[in-house]
Amino acid sequence: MPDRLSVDDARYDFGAGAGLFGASLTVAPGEIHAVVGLNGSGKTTLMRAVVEMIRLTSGRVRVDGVDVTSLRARDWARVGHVIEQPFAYPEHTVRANLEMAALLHGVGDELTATVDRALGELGIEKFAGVLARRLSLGNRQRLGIAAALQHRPTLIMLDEPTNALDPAGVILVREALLRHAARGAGILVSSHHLDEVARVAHRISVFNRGRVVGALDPSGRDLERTFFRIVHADDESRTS
Ligand SMILES: Nc1ncnc2c1ncn2[C@@H]1O[C@H](COP(=O)(O)OP(=O)(O)OP(=O)(O)O)[C@@H](O)[C@H]1O
Repeated sequence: MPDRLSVDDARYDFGAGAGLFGASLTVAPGEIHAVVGLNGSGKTTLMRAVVEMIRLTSGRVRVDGVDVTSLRARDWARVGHVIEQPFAYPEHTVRANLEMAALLHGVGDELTATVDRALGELGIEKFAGVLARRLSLGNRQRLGIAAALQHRPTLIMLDEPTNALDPAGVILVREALLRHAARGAGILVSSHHLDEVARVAHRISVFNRGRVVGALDPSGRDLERTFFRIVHADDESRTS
């Protein structure tokens, strides 16, 4: 079976040293692969490139073995993502937002059951009838994640999914990721919370200056120290 995601030597130059400079990584079926890195290291840019929000200057991105430049509209239903801000129509209710997202992702049958399941998975049942613009930051994040997961995509990409979440939300997201990985989805997740990603990730890659420069062992000790050692070694190798 091909990797759910494979990125080979991705390059995109924003100028002033920002962008992607030879980023490569894979996400296997059933794998949770976390990417950690300093602010501005390029984690979000990598995810934006995967969904073609930016078109790479060079390099290759494949989803389930298919080059993203040749994915058809319906193939994108295999992907679920929250990149940067979770998207929601502010003047629609939580339920209506989930219904629209489900329809856009090709959920035809069992729309109500799908949305009910998503509301439960992220613990936002009681907000089903609330306008999205009235949600707290954390509940908006829960809505975005619910919308990204509900159609059971084979590739899931979540950019700092637990940033605004309370401890209960962090646990719900952790359990959801484990459940979706167990059914065979590949999951790419970025985070700044080393201890949190170590609880769920099978692999942790360290991103620096637009590419993967090392790995952390999720069961290892003192992740923070190892993280900084890898980042500083990469910085030094590029300035020397
Ligand atoms: N549209 C843009 N134009 C110019 N530079 C950009 C643009 N988008 C991102 N950048 C720059 O690219 C670099 C990587 O940004 P990116 O958002 O991918 O980092 P990140 O690792 O996700 O950071 P954070 O942890 O803060 O979310 C940053 O220096 C950022 O300022």
